[in-house]
Amino acid sequence: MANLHSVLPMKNRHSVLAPPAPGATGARTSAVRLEGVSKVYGNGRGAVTALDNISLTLPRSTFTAVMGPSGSGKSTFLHCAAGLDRPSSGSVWLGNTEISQLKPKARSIFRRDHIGFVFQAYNLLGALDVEQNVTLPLLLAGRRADKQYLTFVLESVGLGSHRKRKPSELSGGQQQRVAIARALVTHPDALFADEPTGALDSRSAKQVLELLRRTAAEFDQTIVMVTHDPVAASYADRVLFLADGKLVGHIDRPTPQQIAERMTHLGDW
Ligand SMILES: Nc1ncnc2c1ncn2[C@@H]1O[C@H](COP(=O)(O)OP(=O)(O)OP(=O)(O)O)[C@@H](O)[C@H]1O
Repeated sequence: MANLHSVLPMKNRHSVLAPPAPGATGARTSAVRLEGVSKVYGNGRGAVTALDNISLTLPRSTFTAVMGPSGSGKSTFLHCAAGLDRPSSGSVWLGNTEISQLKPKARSIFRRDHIGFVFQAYNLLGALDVEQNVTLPLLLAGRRADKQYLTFVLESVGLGSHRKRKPSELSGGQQQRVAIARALVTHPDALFADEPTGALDSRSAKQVLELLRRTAAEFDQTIVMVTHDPVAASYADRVLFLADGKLVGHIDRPTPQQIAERMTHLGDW
């Protein structure tokens, strides 16, 4: 991959390169922080505690996978951490911004400008070509695409020669790489992925996961991925385990076998 800093648009360079401000307490190194986050759906006797007092810090430029049995709170965690939903209590920080305090409109603008999403469904627009799909978030934010950076992103995801193709002319793995390029083009503070390889064959899944891993290190990108798949999770720097809405442990640099073993102890998955 080419040197990121040489092609990053000027306005983004300081966010990657600037040293911490004097007196800063880890603000530049923690991308995502949850403090005592709980989420309760419904009330009274029908209330469900989907997240139960979660506190954690995800450092910048790291790739974290979140696993847990069905119903353990993974999707709820992703939605709260990414500002798609508000916790019932506790706070969620992205860099220096407490996103859990923002009103829905401000939260939606913040998400647009600072957070990237990749889902199992690629959500590409069929009438637009690869380049137009990738630059759509910039267009919606009223920003212009930096040609050099766009080329860098497209080449990094292996689609430099497919810029004018429509999604229907691409494989599933290529379409997911367009979705990743679209998420990266705004150089978000964090990228959240929900089962990004769920619809892919194992070869395409491997390419996408290797891309995510490279992206964390070389794009200075913080990535959080929810998955059911121990092989997918093994690409992450750290795997977090949820059970009954609680954070019950983690493994650093895990093997798929270690992950599967831990999951087996946590219940049905
Ligand atoms: N909108 C909702 N209203 C009520 N309960 C909900 C709602 N969304 C989720 N839940 C409940 O919250 C708990 C956590 O759900 P969540 O979808 O976060 O789990 P998950 O780990 O992502 O599950 P899965 O692996 O099956 O997708 C579950 O008990 C679920 O039934």
